[in-house]
Amino acid sequence: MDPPKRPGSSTQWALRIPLVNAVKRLVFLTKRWGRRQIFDKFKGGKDKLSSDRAIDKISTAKILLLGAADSGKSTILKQMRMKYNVSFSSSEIEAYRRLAFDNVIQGMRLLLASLPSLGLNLPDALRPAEELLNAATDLCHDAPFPADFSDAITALWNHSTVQEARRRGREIALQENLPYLYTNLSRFFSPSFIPSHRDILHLHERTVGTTETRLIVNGIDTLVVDVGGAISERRKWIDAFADLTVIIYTVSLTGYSRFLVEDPCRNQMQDSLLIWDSICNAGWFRRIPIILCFTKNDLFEQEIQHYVANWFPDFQATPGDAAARRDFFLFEEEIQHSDVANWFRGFQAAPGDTAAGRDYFINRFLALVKIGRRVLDEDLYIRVITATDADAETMKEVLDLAEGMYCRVGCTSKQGCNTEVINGPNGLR
Ligand SMILES: Nc1nc2c(ncn2[C@@H]2O[C@H](COP(=O)(O)OP(=O)(O)OP(=O)(O)O)[C@@H](O)[C@H]2O)c(=O)[nH]1
Ligand SMILES: [Mg+2]
Repeated sequence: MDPPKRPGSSTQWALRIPLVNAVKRLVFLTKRWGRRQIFDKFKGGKDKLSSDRAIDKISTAKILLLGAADSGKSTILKQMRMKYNVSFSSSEIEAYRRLAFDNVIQGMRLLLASLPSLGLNLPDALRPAEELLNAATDLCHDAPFPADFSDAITALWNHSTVQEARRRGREIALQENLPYLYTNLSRFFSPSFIPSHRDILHLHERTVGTTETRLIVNGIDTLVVDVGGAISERRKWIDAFADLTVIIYTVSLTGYSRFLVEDPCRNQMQDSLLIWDSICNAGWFRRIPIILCFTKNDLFEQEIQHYVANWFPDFQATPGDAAARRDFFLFEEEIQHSDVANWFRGFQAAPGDTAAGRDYFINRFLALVKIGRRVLDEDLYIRVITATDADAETMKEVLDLAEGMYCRVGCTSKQGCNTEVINGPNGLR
């Protein structure tokens, strides 16, 4: 029996298939071109908020801080409070002082607890210091840091075994603020210690649930919502999705070599890419501008130097000595891959090339954006920042950008900014 006849002649079909393929290719190229445009604008410093951006007159705004755990959401919230002169109340400062003690103790406890799994042994001479630490309790209200802990922690921190564990901190999801805390230890243990803004930016407490902070910026009532990034917290995010004006999505640049606290098999950067995939293309956020904010640039740059020395003990240059690093690698012919490439196979650049590393991750995130479906390119902004540096221009830019998204209309002077906190950071006890 003859096969059923298709409508149209066979010549028409022969033409139609290449035509469909050509259209598909065109769509693919257009999307790739769209992503390239966003990247090029960012690299050329041209992705500023356009002055003719049409914004309806609004009286309220809502900024949502989204991202995986430890990616710097709460740190950006603290920066916002500082920018808009929301002073920290005395009870908040006291809570941060006690949090500093907690961070100092918990960090060292984690280091000591991880020694056996890292194949390291603490010398017997340091056992009393370890016992003292294990017996530590929370700091009481207004009580100074107990003086005997200072010597114990200093002795532990300076010991080569503990330093080795610190260098391998990514294997044990070690908090990244320890070098800052322990270099400032003598100041923390002074009886008159009051945490400075810089200290507050470096302190860490996991956000549980959602915190809401209200800012009145140029007459616009602005709600800043900060969510917890841990896996168990993410199911609560949906409550914060209504009526958004801007999303700031944070990604920790150091996450490429680190694992999640809750899941030692899941890479932080991969986890962040997964969340981003669902956020950036979600119908909910179709018309919501997003600032894709890569944090911890300072640590990213330092880390690559440390890794070189970790893996190659004969590399003897001061951290940051890029020329020495380059020369070293020129002679290490067997090294075909860079630090980033150890974790992300698609990365191909010279070892220790931080600029290439940053661009690589930016492009990985951009590759997930479905151009045309989600955004016009003016709805997506990319920034690389050190969130703990209040003076950095890039940090200021992120805050200005977020403000500019909704504050353009009727915004004449910045002096009208006024602020009030509804629910402070949940870290305050
Ligand atoms: N050096 C440095 N530290 C940073 C930077 N951004 C954040 N941190 C530190 O990283 C730690 C975690 O930052 P948070 O802002 O608490 O992270 P988060 O995203 O709110 O984390 P969760 O509340 O658990 O979701 C804190 O100790 C911060 O000081 C950065 O750009 N540079
Ligand atoms: Mg937080």
